[in-house]
Amino acid sequence: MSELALPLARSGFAASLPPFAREASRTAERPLAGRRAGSVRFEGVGKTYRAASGDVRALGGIDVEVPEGSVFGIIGRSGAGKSSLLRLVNRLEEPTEGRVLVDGEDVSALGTDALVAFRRRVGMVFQHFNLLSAKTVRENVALPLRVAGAPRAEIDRRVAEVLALVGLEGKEGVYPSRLSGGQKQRVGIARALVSEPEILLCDEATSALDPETTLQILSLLKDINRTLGLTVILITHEMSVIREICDRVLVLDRGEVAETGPVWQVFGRPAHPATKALLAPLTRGLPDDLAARLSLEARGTDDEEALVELRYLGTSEPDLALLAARFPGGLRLVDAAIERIGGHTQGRLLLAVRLGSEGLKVNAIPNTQAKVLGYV
Ligand SMILES: Nc1ncnc2c1ncn2[C@@H]1O[C@H](COP(=O)(O)OP(=O)(O)OP(=O)(O)O)[C@@H](O)[C@H]1O
Repeated sequence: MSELALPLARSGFAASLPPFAREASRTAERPLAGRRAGSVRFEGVGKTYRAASGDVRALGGIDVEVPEGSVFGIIGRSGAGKSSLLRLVNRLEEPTEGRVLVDGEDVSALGTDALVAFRRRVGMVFQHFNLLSAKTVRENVALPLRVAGAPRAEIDRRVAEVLALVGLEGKEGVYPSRLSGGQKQRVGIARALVSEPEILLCDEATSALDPETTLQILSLLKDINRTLGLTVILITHEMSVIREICDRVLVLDRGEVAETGPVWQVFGRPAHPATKALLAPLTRGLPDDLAARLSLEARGTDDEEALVELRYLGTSEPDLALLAARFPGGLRLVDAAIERIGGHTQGRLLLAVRLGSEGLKVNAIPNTQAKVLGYV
């Protein structure tokens, strides 16, 4: 059964008003903006799948907090346990150890009706959109509210609101087969938002999209986080996705926490080999031509320059006037990769510095880690 079909089946769709309909009508009256975000806490969480071929330990010893209102990225290699962890949040999977708390409430303790109401507080967006092909955009998006027995006028109003939010006005009567991948994902996001969730789970939401559409969907998710204030938890293989929109990141390695923290910190000073490996594609090495000419010892020739690497981590931007004053013999900017992540500067400069008679004073540059890589 698909995940989308699950609440349908539980509710007895065509049957009389389900017990959680009152809750749905109540939440329907809340304005779209300014609602509360949810927090998630994993306490000693483990997950072992029992399969005929043997047990698979997917997660172990997970102690992690997702702050409310944050965009929280989960990254790791294939099989690291990302999907398993995400699916514990809305109880598509049950932990075999520990507890998952959403707003302080143990998710495993919820009874059937409470679980249905709870799932409405946690929206989910899927890699392959999971849209119903025989239903129009409007019908796909309206489905969670229809299942919940919300009044017709309420459904129409809310569907119009979320379709406007995701930029799909005018597409209400279109069937999914006539939509691009990016538009399909917008429908998926609108459907996840229509119940006004506190938390939005995104399972590889951009993996099936081209790079340009990926950026548009990431920017939409960030806007939604800012405008509606809801917590977004996303899983991805791509560090660039994390860098683009996340505040915090959890790196999973073989079912365990490799490291976690603000993105600028984890990216700026990765501590775990798994993080370093994942970051490798984004890391700029020494340009090949320079590496070929680099000598580790100074030769003492007049035109010799030292190749100096300056690393900036969460501190102020490179002060070019200060650098010029610090290296009065002359300096050239050879390569630069400076970016801002979450309001913090990080990256590195490569300078070719003319060796003066006083020698190099690379350690006297504030807010940087400086290193002489060699001489050219
Ligand atoms: N239903 C299941 N039954 C048995 N084993 C499972 C099940 N679901 C996942 N696993 C196993 O648990 C481990 C973690 O899987 P999971 O899908 O959570 O990892 P992932 O990091 O999301 O991987 P990917 O990036 O490839 O999607 C893997 O070894 C996987 O084979």
